[in-house]
Amino acid sequence: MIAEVYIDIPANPVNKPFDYRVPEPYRDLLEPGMRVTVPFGRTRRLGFVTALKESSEFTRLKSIDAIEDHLPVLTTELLELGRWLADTTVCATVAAYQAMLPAVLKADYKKVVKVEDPKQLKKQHPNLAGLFESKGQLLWAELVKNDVNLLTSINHALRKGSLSIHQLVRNQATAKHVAVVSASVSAERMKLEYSQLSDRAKRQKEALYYFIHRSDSATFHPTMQALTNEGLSRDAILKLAEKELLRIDQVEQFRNPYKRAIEHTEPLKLTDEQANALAPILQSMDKNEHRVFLCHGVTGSGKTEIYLQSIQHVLERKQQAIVLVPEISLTPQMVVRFKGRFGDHVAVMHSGLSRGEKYDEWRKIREEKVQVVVGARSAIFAPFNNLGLIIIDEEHESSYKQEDMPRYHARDIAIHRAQDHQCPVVLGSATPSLESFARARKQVYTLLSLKQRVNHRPLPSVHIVDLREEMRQGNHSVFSKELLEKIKDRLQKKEQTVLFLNRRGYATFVMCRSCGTVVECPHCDISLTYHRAQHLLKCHYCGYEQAVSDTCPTCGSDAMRFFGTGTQKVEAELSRLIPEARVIRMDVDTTRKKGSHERLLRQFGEEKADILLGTQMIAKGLDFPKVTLVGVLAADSLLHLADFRASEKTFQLVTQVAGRAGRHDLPGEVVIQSYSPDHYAVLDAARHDYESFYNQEMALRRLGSYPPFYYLVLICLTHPEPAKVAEAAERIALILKKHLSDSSQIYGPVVPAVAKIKDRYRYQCMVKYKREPALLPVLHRIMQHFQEGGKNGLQVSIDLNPVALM
Ligand SMILES: Nc1ncnc2c1ncn2[C@@H]1O[C@H](COP(=O)(O)OP(=O)(O)OP(=O)(O)O)[C@@H](O)[C@H]1O
Ligand SMILES: [Zn+2]
Ligand SMILES: [Zn+2]
Repeated sequence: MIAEVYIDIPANPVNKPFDYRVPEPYRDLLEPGMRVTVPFGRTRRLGFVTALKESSEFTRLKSIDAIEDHLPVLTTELLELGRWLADTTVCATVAAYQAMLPAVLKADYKKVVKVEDPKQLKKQHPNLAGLFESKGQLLWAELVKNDVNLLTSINHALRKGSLSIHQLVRNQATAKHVAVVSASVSAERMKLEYSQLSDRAKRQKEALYYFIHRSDSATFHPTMQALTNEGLSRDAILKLAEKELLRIDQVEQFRNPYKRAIEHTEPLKLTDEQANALAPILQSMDKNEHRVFLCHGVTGSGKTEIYLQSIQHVLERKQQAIVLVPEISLTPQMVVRFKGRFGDHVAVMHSGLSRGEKYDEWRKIREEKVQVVVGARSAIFAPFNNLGLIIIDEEHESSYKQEDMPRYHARDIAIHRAQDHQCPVVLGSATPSLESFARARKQVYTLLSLKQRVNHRPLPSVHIVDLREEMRQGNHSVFSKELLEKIKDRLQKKEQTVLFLNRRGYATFVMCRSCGTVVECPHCDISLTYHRAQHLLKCHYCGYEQAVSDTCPTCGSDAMRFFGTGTQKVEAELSRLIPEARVIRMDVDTTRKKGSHERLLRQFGEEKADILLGTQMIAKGLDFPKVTLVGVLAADSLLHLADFRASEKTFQLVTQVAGRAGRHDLPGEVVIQSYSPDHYAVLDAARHDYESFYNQEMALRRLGSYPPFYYLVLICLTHPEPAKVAEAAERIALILKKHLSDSSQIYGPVVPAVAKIKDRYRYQCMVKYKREPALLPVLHRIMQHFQEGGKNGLQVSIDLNPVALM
């Protein structure tokens, strides 16, 4: 028997399966979708078995070393999905497979250097030999850690054969086990043994007695931990196990990241709008029919309840459901809503879990111990076998697009899988992406509209404040007079305020007031950001940091000053203006520690603070009854990004933030501060008018030939030498022009807004097209021919339907 194996090197030259012989004892065990270790070149690597066959066109095949799984980690469906993904996003098949699995299932490679000929090594490289001492091998990382200059000696020794290099494959997946104790003989037998035990074996008698006097002794199997907690002796239990009166089993245990008890909730009685939206979803399930629904519902219209009740139907049909939620709104509040309704049927997957926890959640899905997964982007690959529904909440969110290989969009994967399973997809949003809404208009998707908040609570009233006017009146604070007054008013009424500051494009930078010099990263073409906590300037692209200095590197004056506003600065200003206000700040700095996100939100929910001040991460999903005021400090900070989606993002963000106010009994109010108060994205968000925004924005997209009228491909090249990257970009543009049809437009090569990142120069080419059958084949060829890899090679990335053009 022969296995086709994809080796886990995501580089293109090996983007094909290799044939391996399957040794006799493995023949009954091996299935496609399992991972194996195989000899590859002079190393051993992990690989995925994608097919089994009787013969190979190649002779002299190597054999598989070991099977790594007892159950395929990739189902037949996922194996096919991976091939499709690799084809349509132009990446290596194995990179697609890796993206589908939790990180622990990827091999952790460690290189070791082995001494092959100690005598020769000692003679030629005594310093090296000294490092090895009596050890036969050292980790590569440890060896070069001592002294990078050793590399030349190591290379020489490798060539002479006195040293050799090996890869260590270590399977990282570890399940957590607990010891469970149970009786292995009848109660009568235990009683007999008890009477025969000498009185000196007091502890053993105690333990035995404990088991004898339980009416359920046949099914009673407490953990060892629980027994010792009761005061029983561990040694005594071990002795009884030796005597085969008790038995101890190691039982696999799932880590439980949500230890808090969650209150069970019952389905709510739906509003008419909700019922009208739910019915066609259920119908489509019952007909086993694939359809895509776009559920466009204003904030607070009760979309989540529709999701919950459609999932309930999935469970009744003994099927499974995937719910995608953007990473930042995967808050404990959100998790509780799903666990509260479906309890242990739910697995949760997000980046806040440890590797072990993620692996456990994944196994619950694979072993069909749960029927629902709620998770961020990659949960779309949940290995369910009988999907009944896929839900994507906040479908407009750009985080559904993965920015590394494979550059997939979760929405595309959802639709592909739902076609396979003949089940519906529900896309939900208060501010759908233009792409999805356009498809709904064309009836490719079915539109479900919820125009009212639940119980006809009004949408909050919105005031726009012109920040230019404030400036003219001499107010240089980040708070307009109006916003400040309203915050004070809420403080008096004991109501709560949410303040939103968009960090991006609004970060703090340092500029010389006398010559205008901005301190930039020496490796990237971008200004450094001031971090107050550590009093350092940092690069947000490469992590470079340097001390803050008062003197200008260009003109030598001491007029270096901070510009812009960060959350810390706003917090400081708040405490100056309203010292009595209790403020909780939520940003990357205050939420870095595990659990801090949850803790801060809980404190705010328990009204331990008056004001919640935060970045993007507070824009979504929050639902607190006492919040009656929302302030957006600078609505247009996104508007001036060099990106065709800038207006759309602004509209979405402002609408979402405003939607946090007045969701319960108290009416809500929103203050939007802006330097461009007349911009349609700001105005339409203030008026809660999605369709007006949609129409305006679509007109502009049509004029600029942007999506959804055209599709885009962005090809980005980087190289340490500007001339090399320019030349390669030129050649790629020529290839595109030669092979693509006249209806496609090719732009570039151009230098993008950020011209250099991590000392690598960047060039871009862009293609706009409507229908282009030649596209994928050409892109695959470009990838194969130009990708050199390595630190000094050319790197090419191809992004179909990019979400950002930076
Ligand atoms: N049928 C119903 N009867 C009573 N209350 C409901 C009903 N449906 C939803 N709610 C409540 O209304 C509030 C808003 O609902 P939900 O959070 O689902 O809205 P949403 O559309 O998802 O909002 P957003 O897009 O702003 O997150 C919640 O507190 C929810 O419990
Ligand atoms: Zn200067
Ligand atoms: Zn940098």
